Amino acid sequence: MAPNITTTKAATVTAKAPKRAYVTFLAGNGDYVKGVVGLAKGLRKVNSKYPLVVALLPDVPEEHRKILVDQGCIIREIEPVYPPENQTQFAMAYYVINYSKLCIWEFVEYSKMIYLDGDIQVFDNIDHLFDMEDGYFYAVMDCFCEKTWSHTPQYNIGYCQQCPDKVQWPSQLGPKPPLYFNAGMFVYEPSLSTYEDLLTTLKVTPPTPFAEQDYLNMYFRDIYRPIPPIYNLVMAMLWRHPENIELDKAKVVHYCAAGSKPWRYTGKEDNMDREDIKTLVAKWWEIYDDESLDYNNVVASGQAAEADEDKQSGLQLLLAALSKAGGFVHRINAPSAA
Ligand SMILES: O=c1ccn([C@@H]2O[C@H](COP(=O)(O)OP(=O)(O)O)[C@@H](O)[C@H]2O)c(=O)[nH]1
Ligand SMILES: OC[C@H]1O[C@H](O[C@@H]2[C@@H](O)[C@H](O)[C@@H](O)[C@H](O)[C@@H]2O)[C@H](O)[C@@H](O)[C@H]1O
Ligand SMILES: [Mn+2]
Repeated sequence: MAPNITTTKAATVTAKAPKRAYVTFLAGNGDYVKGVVGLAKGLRKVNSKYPLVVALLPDVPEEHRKILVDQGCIIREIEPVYPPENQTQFAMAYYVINYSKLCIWEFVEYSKMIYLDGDIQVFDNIDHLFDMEDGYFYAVMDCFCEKTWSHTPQYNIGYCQQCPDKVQWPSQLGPKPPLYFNAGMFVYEPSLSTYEDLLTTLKVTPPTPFAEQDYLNMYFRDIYRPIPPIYNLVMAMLWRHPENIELDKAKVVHYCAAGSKPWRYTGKEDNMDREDIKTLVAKWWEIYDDESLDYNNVVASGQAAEADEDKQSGLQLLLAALSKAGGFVHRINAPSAA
């Protein structure tokens, strides 16, 4: 008896390229949506290959969601995440909503993402950061010199990781604080197990003044790898540690200092009347106001170019066909009568 051989069509499994995207966070019905629109247009201007996902809370109004979709953003509604009840004074009262940022670890349809605050602008292409070695958490080191840090020992003794030799860390305060990153920009790998563990661990972690930024620093402390400040120019560095930065090389600018949000800029707060700040704010508005960067215009011009290309290739085909038939080519080529 012939063996019962069944042949199955070999399934051609094409390994899917790992999906990558930028992601930002939007809450409330206020003006941060302008920041996200600016970010979407800035990423388009630097020809980033990857889309911008917007993780937004339920309180973001339909009108703002439409604006973002019209700018080519992928919107993903997330549920708010709150820290355990506590009397903590956050450095800024609204920081409590920033714990919801933790939901971006749930976006496992992407293998790697770059998180950018809505008050960030990207002025040079940073797609290459996606190619950094997997398994680490990449972000730029923060600065402890602003008044927002006045609750900390490092601020009170004048210690900052940006200039660790200026004021020695006193041994009586215990070990020097580990390197600490600004959570306005980071490169990470979404993971359901990490997402669940982040939320479980949060339940037993008392909140602290810098909310989810402190929490992320504690959680990823062992795999945190600092990247150069050109990838997240924390505004205060301009006047706190100018020796550590080269403004004209900054690829990413973070408008985090009080009074520096471009869409609310008045120039009245401390340090806001600086020429470099005025220039950075103007650069942000240049992109925000540039209609050629609007998604619909970019698509339309792309379609027009494609149509033009089709027309050109159609014309070439026609000319080739006619040249075979002979006789008409010169008339086609002859300049049309004025
Ligand atoms: O009312 C708000 C406050 C904050 N955010 C988002 O949360 C991020 C972190 O807040 P923020 O940038 O104001 O903190 P900072 O970097 O200035 O400390 C913002 O960039 C936004 O993406 C928001 O969407 N709406
Ligand atoms: O919720 C806490 C926030 O903490 C951070 O902002 C701070 C921090 O950078 C301080 O070092 C500065 O002094 C301050 O101005 C700035 O606002 C992040 O930028 C933001 O995304 C978010 O995590
Ligand atoms: Mn920010």
